[in-house]
Amino acid sequence: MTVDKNINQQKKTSSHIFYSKILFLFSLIVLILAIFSSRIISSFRVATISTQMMASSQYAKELEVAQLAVQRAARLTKRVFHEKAKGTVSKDDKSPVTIGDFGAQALIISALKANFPSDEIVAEEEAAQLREDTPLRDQIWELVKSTKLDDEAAEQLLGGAIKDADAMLEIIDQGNSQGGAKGRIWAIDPIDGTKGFLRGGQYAVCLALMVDGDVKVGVLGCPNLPVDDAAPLTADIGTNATDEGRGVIFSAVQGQGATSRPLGTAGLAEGKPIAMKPITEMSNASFCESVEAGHSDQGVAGQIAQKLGITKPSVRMDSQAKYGSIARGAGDIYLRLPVSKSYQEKIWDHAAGDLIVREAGGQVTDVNGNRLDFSVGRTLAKNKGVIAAPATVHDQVIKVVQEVLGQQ
Ligand SMILES: Nc1ncnc2c1ncn2[C@@H]1O[C@H](COP(=O)(O)O)[C@@H](OP(=O)(O)O)[C@H]1O
Ligand SMILES: [Mg+2]
Ligand SMILES: [Mg+2]
Ligand SMILES: [Mg+2]
Repeated sequence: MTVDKNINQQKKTSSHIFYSKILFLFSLIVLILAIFSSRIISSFRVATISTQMMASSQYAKELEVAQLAVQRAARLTKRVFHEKAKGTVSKDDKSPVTIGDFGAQALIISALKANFPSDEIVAEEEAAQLREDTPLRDQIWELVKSTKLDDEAAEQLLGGAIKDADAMLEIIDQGNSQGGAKGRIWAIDPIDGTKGFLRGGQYAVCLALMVDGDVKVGVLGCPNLPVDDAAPLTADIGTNATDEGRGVIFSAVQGQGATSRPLGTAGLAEGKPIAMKPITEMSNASFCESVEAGHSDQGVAGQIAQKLGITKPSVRMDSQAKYGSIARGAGDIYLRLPVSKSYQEKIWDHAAGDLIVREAGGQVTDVNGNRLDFSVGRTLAKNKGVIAAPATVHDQVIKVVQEVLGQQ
């Protein structure tokens, strides 16, 4: 009896131990799972936060450097603009280039190389002519070495001064990338609208970053456009041409909208968001085109405008100031109709403006309605002409462009 009792007791104790072990193991598993899941959750949260941070600050440094580089280069071009002698020479294709173009290109490339040394650069100008013309080289060097931003920290961010005149020539030639569909490539037009610059009209200092052929950052410095975004669209800058009330920088980062701010603003002053004006009545719309009849077919543009029902005459304006002007709603439509079958538009003439207009609510395509393709080299070899308009009416404009071109 006592033996049976003992056996029962032992059985009870060992099953108790067995269940306690199971319970212990179970608690251990729950604990381990809890620790793991909290880790997973927290690491997920960290990942989410850092993606959000990255999204809000994506290309922030590129934008800051690009704006400051354009601001500094525009200081140089403004000095030349106000001089009678602009040190103009003719390039191989007979188009003009000035000491302002060369100097601005040197300053911009030097700022980019100081911050993004492994990025490639496609720039309009090259130094070959300056290597054979020492007085011209020295004239540019005088300008370059004496053009600085007032803000010492900003000047340091751009890498400070270039060493000497020979270093300046090397720097100008670093804009010789062939472009393409891979990697980070900057496009520079140190003075877009050189003919306008020489005539006392509009011009623009243009800089854009493309990543894998897609424009991510665009900055346009327009020293002769009114600061006021609400000023009427006019290319007339008056005969006394002072800088009073003039000078604007347009910027855009893909997915982050477009802004404008005064060109003279030191550092990173907050930009004001800009947007294209909605077109309610085509008869009230205004369109802009090149001053130079050799750059865009003004006859065909006139027919298109008439067919669209536009009643106002075009505003003829040099340079990518046209893109900036329609992006801030000063004008509505930009028409660039090919003059010759063989001419290929250059990527530096359009990259910044293309992004700024699209980020302001516009659409930019060629005359066939295809988006501009910046991934095929230094030119827009796959496109013909440019049609930029508010996204809501762009299809309607392209339809008319095709009708008019079809009748040619
Ligand atoms: N036949 C042509 N068709 C279209 N654009 C041309 C052209 N010949 C030159 N261009 C480009 O037109 C740009 C000026 O455009 P716009 O007429 O809108 O002001 C010039 O830029 P640069 O002034 O930088 O050389 C140049 O690259
Ligand atoms: Mg140009
Ligand atoms: Mg140019
Ligand atoms: Mg040129």
